[in-house]
Amino acid sequence: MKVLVASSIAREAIDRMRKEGLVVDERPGISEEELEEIIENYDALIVRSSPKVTARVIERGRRLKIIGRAGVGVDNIDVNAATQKGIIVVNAPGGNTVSTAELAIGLILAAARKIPQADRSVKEGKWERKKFVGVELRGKTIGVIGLGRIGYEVAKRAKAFDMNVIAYDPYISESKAKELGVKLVSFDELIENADIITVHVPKTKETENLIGEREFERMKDGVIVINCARGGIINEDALIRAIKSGKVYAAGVDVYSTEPPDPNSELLKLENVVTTPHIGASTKEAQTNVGLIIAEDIINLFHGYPVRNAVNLPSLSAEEFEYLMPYLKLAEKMGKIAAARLGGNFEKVKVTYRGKLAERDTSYLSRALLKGLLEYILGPNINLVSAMPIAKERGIEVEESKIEKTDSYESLLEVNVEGRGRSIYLAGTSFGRDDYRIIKIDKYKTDFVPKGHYIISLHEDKPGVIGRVGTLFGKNNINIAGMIVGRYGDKPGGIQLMLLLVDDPPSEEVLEEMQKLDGIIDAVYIHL
Ligand SMILES: NC(=O)C1=CN([C@@H]2O[C@H](COP(=O)(O)OP(=O)(O)OC[C@H]3O[C@@H](n4cnc5c(N)ncnc54)[C@H](O)[C@@H]3O)[C@@H](O)[C@H]2O)C=CC1
Ligand SMILES: O=C(O)C(=O)COP(=O)(O)O
Repeated sequence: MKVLVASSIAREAIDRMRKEGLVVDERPGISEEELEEIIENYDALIVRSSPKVTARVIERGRRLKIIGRAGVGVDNIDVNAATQKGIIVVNAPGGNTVSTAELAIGLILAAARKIPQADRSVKEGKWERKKFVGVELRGKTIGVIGLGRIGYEVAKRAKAFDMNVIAYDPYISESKAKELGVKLVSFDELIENADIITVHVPKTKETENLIGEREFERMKDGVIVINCARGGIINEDALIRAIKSGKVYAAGVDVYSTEPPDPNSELLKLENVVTTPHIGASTKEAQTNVGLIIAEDIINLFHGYPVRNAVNLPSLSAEEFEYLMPYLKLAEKMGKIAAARLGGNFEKVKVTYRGKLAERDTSYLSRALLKGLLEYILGPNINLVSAMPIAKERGIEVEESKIEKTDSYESLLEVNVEGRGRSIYLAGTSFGRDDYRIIKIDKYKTDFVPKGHYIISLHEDKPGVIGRVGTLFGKNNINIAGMIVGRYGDKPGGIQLMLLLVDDPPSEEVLEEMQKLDGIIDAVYIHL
């Protein structure tokens, strides 16, 4: 797997990937044009807030499987274009939270006490004590817009400064705010009542120009405004006007509509604007964190494991990831078995999650199942991102249900796949990370770990059939490592299911010979 690192990321992250056997090329500072030129050679791309990963880059990335954002905001990546192509986009939530919150607090203090301006003045040999009279934070109301990871940490620190904290975030629970003693208010209430306003929302269509002319007009006189989130969330022209009119006492700005900003921009010339060059995440700690988080997910994908922090897939907590991991493998393998047994004909997929599994986010498992099914007909380029849209495109009906009650297992995954008048039922469970088992195929009890070369066949329950199979494989020098024969009920006769675990895959000729043996009804080979 070849990884292109197109921004400067922590050395530890590069070393970690190389140690796992990944080929890592470092090209920090690469232009968008150069990126378009060379992306076709890579399976993975890592960026920070630049360069832009456009639809064109994605289109040209013929081998691209994953884009890693060593940070949080993914507004420089065309996530929709990536999803359409089945490319996973991962980021590093949490890795730079504290660093960015600390910078926001730093900018608040710098703006309130004019620290950078005072520094400049002293260094110029002046002693202007009257000029640098500021305002205290104690007792002031701070309005946090976006009480997510960074907003929460800013709120916590603001409390330590004896500030009254109000917040606006329509997607956060009342209890999360309460645990900090933060009052959730409406957007207008926040705008009208805060002495300091700080934004910590992602840049989306909804948040672009969230604070413009109208909002500045309604703010308290002498308000301090901080933007450590993204340029354009606070409209820059409106901010310049509000500063010039005296409405805004001071502003702290780390991010800009275009980066780097035009050196002639009026914003940079205003005395009471404290500026930094998008350094919210620029600490040793944050960079190590985000670099390693991204490296881990690239490595996960390399080893065929699901990723932790996909932006275009549901996110999972570490605990949930651990619990679901064996079921992900199980679901994918069940898909493979079903597709092989049905000869690639499937139109309807029914999944039932029973027991503890029913309480989990199972959307990953349904995707894994579809991945296994679709791979049989479309080859290995299906992944957890593309599986669902491709299934929809092909008119495959997917039905999911959850039943919390189970009889004998903590969790049970049941799958029913139908196509061209045939169907197959599979049930499986897990007893640990690598101990996942298929316990039933159709009406037959099985209990096996689906790993290795398997031949799954149906045969007549009569003497000699199994012996003939053994002779055939022996004659062809294929060692049978394990065998499960499932009888339905306890009476002899009828049709039996046979699972053969072999050390080497059988050739087509051997498989055909097996299919023709007296008593054998059908036989398919599957590498699981
Ligand atoms: N200056 C810098 O170097 C850095 C900037 N950032 C920026 O900060 C943003 C926030 O980062 P995190 O706190 O880690 O993300 P997060 O996802 O934990 O928090 C974002 C919060 O915004 C809320 N939100 C979304 N839309 C909203 C709306 N229309 N109105 C109000 N609230 C809304 C969400 O509910 C969520 O609670 C990132 O998206 C990124 O753009 C992040 C890290 C470093
Ligand atoms: O993580 C984020 O969203 C950031 O804005 C940090 O950007 P950077 O990785 O420092 O270019």
